[in-house]
Amino acid sequence: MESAIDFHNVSFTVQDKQILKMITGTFFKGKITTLVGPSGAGKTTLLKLCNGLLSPSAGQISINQQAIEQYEPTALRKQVGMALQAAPMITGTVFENLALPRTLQGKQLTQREAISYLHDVGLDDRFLNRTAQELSGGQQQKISIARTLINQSSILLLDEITSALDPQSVHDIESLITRINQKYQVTIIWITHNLRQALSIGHYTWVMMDGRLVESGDSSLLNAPTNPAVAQFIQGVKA
Ligand SMILES: Nc1ncnc2c1ncn2[C@@H]1O[C@H](COP(=O)(O)OP(=O)(O)OP(=O)(O)O)[C@@H](O)[C@H]1O
Repeated sequence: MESAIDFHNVSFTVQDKQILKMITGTFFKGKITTLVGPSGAGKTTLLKLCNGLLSPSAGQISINQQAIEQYEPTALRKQVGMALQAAPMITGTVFENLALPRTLQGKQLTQREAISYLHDVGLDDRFLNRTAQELSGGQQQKISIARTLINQSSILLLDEITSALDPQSVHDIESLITRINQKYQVTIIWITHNLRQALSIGHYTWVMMDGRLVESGDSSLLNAPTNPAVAQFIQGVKA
């Protein structure tokens, strides 16, 4: 299977604290991989290494078989999109929020394009002229995801994007991400604390603990982890 991102012996250290320790592994192209593990395990740090927000202290990362440091930063951000738990909205209309990636590049988004992206995330035309601030958390998250689509990124990084949402919105966002993955063959790396989500949505999973990748493979490993520490963590989450 083709790889979208490869980590080879990647470590990340801040002020003598080793946050990531010798991570080696592959995120496969066109697949959804979830990142799970206790708080502080290094999941967000690993995600930030994937789009160049952070650089490794040691080891190599390649994106689509090219060393990450060879990418021009703006090209890398375009290739690798990111959505966060708090979907950050600028003050203004939904249209202005959707157009942001283009505006930042001195380009424009047409009304027709904006509507097509709205439809992609399951919102109708009427949302275009609403102010972003009057939307629900789930709707803001959909706009935030639509905004990542505008760059036509081949890789999408998601950091706990459903943890602040009501169950219906969680379900909507899960279906949306699955659709995006299938329609555009986008590679998705998704940090989640929700094991049901990891099992139902993820093709693969990486379990991280204390800065290490302790187990990785098909998502079903979460049903039967071989590593005792992982088994204990999963029991704790379920309890
Ligand atoms: N810039 C930094 N300086 C010092 N310590 C940091 C820095 N960034 C992260 N850390 C520490 O590194 C560890 C990993 O943080 P990270 O946010 O990657 O974990 P996480 O697995 O995403 O946690 P959570 O599930 O709570 O979001 C934590 O102990 C955190 O306090």
